[in-house]
Amino acid sequence: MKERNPWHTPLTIFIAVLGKVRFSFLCLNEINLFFVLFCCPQYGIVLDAGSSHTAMYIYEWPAEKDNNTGRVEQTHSCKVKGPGISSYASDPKKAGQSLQVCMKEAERFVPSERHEETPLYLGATAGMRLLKYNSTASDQVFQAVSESLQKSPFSFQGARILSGQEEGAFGWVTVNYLDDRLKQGLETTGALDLGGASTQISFVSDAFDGSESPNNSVNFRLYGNDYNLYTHSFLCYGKDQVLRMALSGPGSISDPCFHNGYSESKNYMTLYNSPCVSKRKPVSSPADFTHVGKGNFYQCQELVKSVFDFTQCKYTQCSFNGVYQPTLQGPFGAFSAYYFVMNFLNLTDTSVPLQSVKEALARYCSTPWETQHPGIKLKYLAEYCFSGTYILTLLTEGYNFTSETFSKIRFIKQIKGSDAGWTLGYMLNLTNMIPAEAPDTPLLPHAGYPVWVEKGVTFNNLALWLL
Ligand SMILES: O=c1[nH]cnc2c1ncn2[C@@H]1O[C@H](COP(=O)(O)OP(=O)(O)O)[C@@H](O)[C@H]1O
Ligand SMILES: [Ca+2]
Repeated sequence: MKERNPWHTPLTIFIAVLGKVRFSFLCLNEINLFFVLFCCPQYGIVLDAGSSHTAMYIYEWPAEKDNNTGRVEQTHSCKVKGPGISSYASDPKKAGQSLQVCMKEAERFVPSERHEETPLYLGATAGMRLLKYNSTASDQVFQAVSESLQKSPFSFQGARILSGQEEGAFGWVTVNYLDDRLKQGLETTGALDLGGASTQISFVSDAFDGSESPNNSVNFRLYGNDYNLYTHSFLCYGKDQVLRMALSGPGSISDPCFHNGYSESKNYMTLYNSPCVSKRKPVSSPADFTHVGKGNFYQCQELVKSVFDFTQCKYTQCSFNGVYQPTLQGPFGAFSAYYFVMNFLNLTDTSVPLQSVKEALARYCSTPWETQHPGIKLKYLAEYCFSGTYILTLLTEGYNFTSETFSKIRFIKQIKGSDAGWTLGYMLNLTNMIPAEAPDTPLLPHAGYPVWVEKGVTFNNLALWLL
């Protein structure tokens, strides 16, 4: 009798078929995994419409939201030529046009098949907050930038002003997301952001539960951890507006914050053309004045101190201008103009004692203007003595950093290739990229949605604010 092929018994056929099916499932899973990890990344674009200029950031992440790792990365940035959008109040159309070069660049950096589904956001900060005092002008600027962005092939999600709280909180989220602190529930890093028209301080403090000053409290749950963040934004305390305040004070024509030998004719109208200083305008003043430098750090520090009000505080403790601030806690990341200025002055190394940092700045301020290098953008060059002095004064006198806590500040521009700033945190929130709960397993889609709580109200997505 012919021996039966053992492979042909019904049972073995069944096992063989099952094996094939399992094999193809395995293949499908692997193909899936391959696509998830290597194919077709997704993109998001955020325009940071700051008071001094606008910058565009392109972010990229794997097609499937990977809820277990900080995987959103900045892949490109573009600096818009010209001033911030709030400077176009008298010619709003130009605000829209100014964005076009960077938007064309974005079309090249995001693959065309992804254009349509790529969200595009514009967030404006303190420049537009100040322009909002004149609501018609601010509406016209928003109208013009929105029309311009609607013409792009991306999915434009709207242009709006961020509140100071959002600006501070999203900057904090960015820093801690990029440092991988959130998903691991590690001690968080505070965020210090210095702009041209406002400045933000945000940190978690055990001594703060929000009850003493609810306006400074933002609560959220991220990756299964609850955070109660202290945040405050000081409008008019960005470095460009503080310079105006310092210049409009008494004795400012002969200015200790500018190098000896510096002399420039300036216009009074331009100086007082901001709600931050308009009340300081003298009743009668000449059209122009000569701004003369005398390069003295210690006198400059006194002048800068005069823009802070330390006389009133209705809480247990305050930073300045009667604003509550809990005791500083943990490490801090200081970015934006903090970084530009301290980096230019070679003062980013905070292992150097604070006293030595001050002495180095005092030496810099006393160098004659003529010896300063030509070739660097003149506007910034003249202002570094002032800006450095303002930064040290704000940190020590304003926020109460001591020589000990100063060493816990890191001056940073980028973390792992992405710029520190509010834009990444803003996009992570609007795209639901950070889950409220810790994911059960890696690569499990939609493990949860962020729950942001502000002033005791829980809501499921700050994007709702846009509606
Ligand atoms: O290279 C630089 N050196 C010094 N300051 C810089 C440099 N680049 C940008 N800045 C400053 O950084 C600040 C950025 O502020 P931004 O335009 O974001 O205002 P906002 O955040 O108050 O709306 C401005 O004061 C600008 O002058
Ligand atoms: Ca800014």
